[in-house]
Amino acid sequence: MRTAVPPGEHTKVQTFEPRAKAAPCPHLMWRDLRGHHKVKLALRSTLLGSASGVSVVITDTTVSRLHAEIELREDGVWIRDLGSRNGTFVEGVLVSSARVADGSKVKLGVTELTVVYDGEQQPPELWPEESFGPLVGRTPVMRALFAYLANIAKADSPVLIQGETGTGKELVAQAIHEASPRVDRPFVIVDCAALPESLIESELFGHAKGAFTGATTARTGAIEAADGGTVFLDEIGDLPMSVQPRLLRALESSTIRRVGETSRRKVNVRFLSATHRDIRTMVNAGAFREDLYFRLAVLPVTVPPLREHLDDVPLLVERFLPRGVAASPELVSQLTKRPWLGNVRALRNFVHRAAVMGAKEALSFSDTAAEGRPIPSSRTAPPPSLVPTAGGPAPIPPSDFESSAFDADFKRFRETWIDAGEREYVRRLLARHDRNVSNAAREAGVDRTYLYRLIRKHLL
Ligand SMILES: Nc1ncnc2c1ncn2[C@@H]1O[C@H](COP(=O)(O)OP(=O)(O)OP(=O)(O)O)[C@@H](O)[C@H]1O
Repeated sequence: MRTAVPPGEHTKVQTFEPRAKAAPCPHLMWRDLRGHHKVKLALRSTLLGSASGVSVVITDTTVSRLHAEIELREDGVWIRDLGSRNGTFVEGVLVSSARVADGSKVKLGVTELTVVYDGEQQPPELWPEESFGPLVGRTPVMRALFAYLANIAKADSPVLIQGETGTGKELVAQAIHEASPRVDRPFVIVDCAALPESLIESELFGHAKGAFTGATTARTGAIEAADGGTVFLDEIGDLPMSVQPRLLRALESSTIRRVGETSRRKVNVRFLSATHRDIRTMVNAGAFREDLYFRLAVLPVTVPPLREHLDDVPLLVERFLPRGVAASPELVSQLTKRPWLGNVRALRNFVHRAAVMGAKEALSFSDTAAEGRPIPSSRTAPPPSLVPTAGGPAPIPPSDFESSAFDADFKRFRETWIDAGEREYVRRLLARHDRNVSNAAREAGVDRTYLYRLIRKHLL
C-alpha cells in the first residue's frame, strides 16, 4: 500500500488549438430471439454480447456473454472479438479485430448484424488546457480524455482504467482523485500484481491480531485506510480468483471484514482500478468474475498508446527533462517517429537515460530495448543532442558512460543504471530458463508476480 505523492506543478501553456475530428455515427441492425432491433451506436466504445450488463444485448445462446467490442474511430467503425467462444466474422471472414465498412455484415454466433454508417457523431468535447492535474497532452485524443476525466471525477461510481503498460493509467487515477470532491482525503494505491496471494487479502481488508501466523498486531487494510477518499487497485487483472468474491462484496455493500474478524466495518471509498489486460477476454476465459467486472467498470476509461498521440512527444520530453535542459529539435523530431512500444514510460526512461548517458547512447539503448529503430534516414544524421536553455546549467556531455554518467544528478544516475542492470539481469535469467517464469523466479528468489512485472516493465 502506498499513499500518493502530492500533485506537482502543472503548466497551462496554450499554444496549439486542436480540433477533434468527428467519428462516424452508425447504427446496428439485427434479428435475434427477441425479434428485430435497430440501435444507434453513439458511444466511442460499445460492448456486444448476451450478458445483461453489456450495452447491446444479443439474445442468442451462441453469442458469448461479452462477445465483441465496437469502437468508433476517426477512420471508421472497428470491431474486436473478446475471445468469444464462436468467434466474430466480418463478411464471412473470422477476425480478431477489423474495420467494418458501411453496409457490412458482422456475424456473432449465428446472429447476423448489419452496420450502416449514417451521419457523423458530434465531435467530442476537448479540455481547454494542455494539462489535467499531473497529466500533460495537447493532442485532440488527450484533450478529449481530459474532458471525460473531468466529468467522471465529479461522480462517485467505480472507474476501470484500461490501456497498455506505461500509458499513464496510474497518473489518470491520481488525476481523477485530485479533481474529485475526495481530494482532501487519502488516495491509497494497492498493486495487486506485486503481492503474493497469501498477503493480498490482508493488504486490502486488514487483519485482526492473531488472524494467522505472524499477525502479531492488528492491521488496517488499504480500503479502510482510504475511508472518505479513493482506493486505486492497480493491475486488477492480477487479483486472484479467491479474493474476487470478497472485493465484490465490499463494492456492493460498502463494508469490509478484516481477516480473522467476524463483524463488518462500514467504509466510504471510491474505487478506481486499472489493468493493462483486457478483462473482458479474461471473463470469457473464466479467469475473472463477470459480476465483479461489471461492478468495477461502471465508468470505463481507455488511455491511448503513445503511438496514437505522437504529437504529444515534445510536450512530454519537456516535462521529463531536468529544469534548464532542452532537447534539440532534431532529437525531438526523431523521438516523434518512434513506435514507443513501452509508451510514455519508455519515453520518460529514454529522456532520463539521455540526460545521464547522452542522447546517442540513449538512442542506441532504445534500439535494443524493444522500442524500435528510428526511421532509416535519421540514422545517418549526426547524433542529436540535449542542450542547455539560456541561463540553464552546462550541457550534459553526450556519449560514453565514463565521461558523462558520473557528472549527472546522482538520483538520476542511480535510477538509470539500476534500470539498465535490472533489465539485463532479467533478460539473462529468462534466457537461462527458456522463459519458464516459475523456474526463473525460483532461481532469482523473487515472487513470480514480481518477475512478471519486471518482464512487462522492460518489455522482455
Ligand atoms: N500524459 C502524461 N503526462 C505526463 N506524464 C505521463 C503521462 N502519461 C504517463 N506519464 C508518465 O509515464 C510513466 C508511466 O506512467 P504510469 O505508471 O501511470 O503508467 P501505467 O499505465 O500505470 O503503467 P503500468 O501498466 O505498467 O502500471 C510515469 O512516470 C508517468 O508519470
